Amino acid sequence: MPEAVRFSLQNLTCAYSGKVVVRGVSLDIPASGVTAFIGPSGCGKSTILRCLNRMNDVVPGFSLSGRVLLDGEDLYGDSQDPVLIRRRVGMVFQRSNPFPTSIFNNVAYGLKLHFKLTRAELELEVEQALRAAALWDEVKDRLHTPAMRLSGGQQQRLCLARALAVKPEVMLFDEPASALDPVATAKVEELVMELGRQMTVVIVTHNLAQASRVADRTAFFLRGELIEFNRTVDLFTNPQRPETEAYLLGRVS
Ligand SMILES: Nc1ncnc2c1ncn2[C@@H]1O[C@H](COP(=O)(O)OP(=O)(O)OP(=O)(O)O)[C@@H](O)[C@H]1O
Repeated sequence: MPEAVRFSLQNLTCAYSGKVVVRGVSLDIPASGVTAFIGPSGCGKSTILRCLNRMNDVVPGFSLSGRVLLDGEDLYGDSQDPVLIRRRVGMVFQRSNPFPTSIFNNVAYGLKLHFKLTRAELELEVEQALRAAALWDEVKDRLHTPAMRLSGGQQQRLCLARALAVKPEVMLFDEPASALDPVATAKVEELVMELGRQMTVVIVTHNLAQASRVADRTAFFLRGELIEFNRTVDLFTNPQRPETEAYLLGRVS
């Protein structure tokens, strides 16, 4: 049976102030598992990722052509509400960006925005989200202290808890561990893999070893074009395109 498709990118082309940085990318991202985007700096990985939840809408000068379908629906159709899309498609960024408020309020924020919950329900949802982000045990006794006092790795997991609290169907990660030490990185990688068993996960990473550890499938981009998309093990061990092989061998940077 063919795999269910979560996102279908159809001839996606993106530009900033008229300068094209993503060219005619067509790609089906499966509903299950982790998909990694790899490629040299500036090849357009983050731009494509941000098209998956309309995060580029707020970037001045950004324009797009082609289509991005989520479960068959055009994400850029007139009837789509970008706020609702960002609830369905959560995102964690390279730099953790907690709100300057308590740990509890960071996670409760989206819940209050999207759902009408009693205080008890809110507390339960916050706890569940913090557990899902493997942070609960470390913060349960100081939920009402400032999020900014957490370590970098804890802040990143808090941002994940904040995103997971509103029950997204998809999680996007943009270089989530690039500012973290190896122990914090390993925790984030474990979470990415765990989430990939429950929902669609897409991760942008510079780190080839990380892609090979966490991703079921990997897409390799070069100068805004999709060069190869395959099961990670196949892409890494038996690349079909000379450009992919050259990149894996460190001949393209
Ligand atoms: N807000 C922006 N305004 C103008 N140009 C941008 C903007 N964001 C990205 N770009 C340009 O678009 C191109 C693709 O950038 P993008 O960040 O998508 O690539 P990337 O592969 O994710 O790179 P990196 O790995 O360095 O983050 C680059 O040339 C970049 O300079």
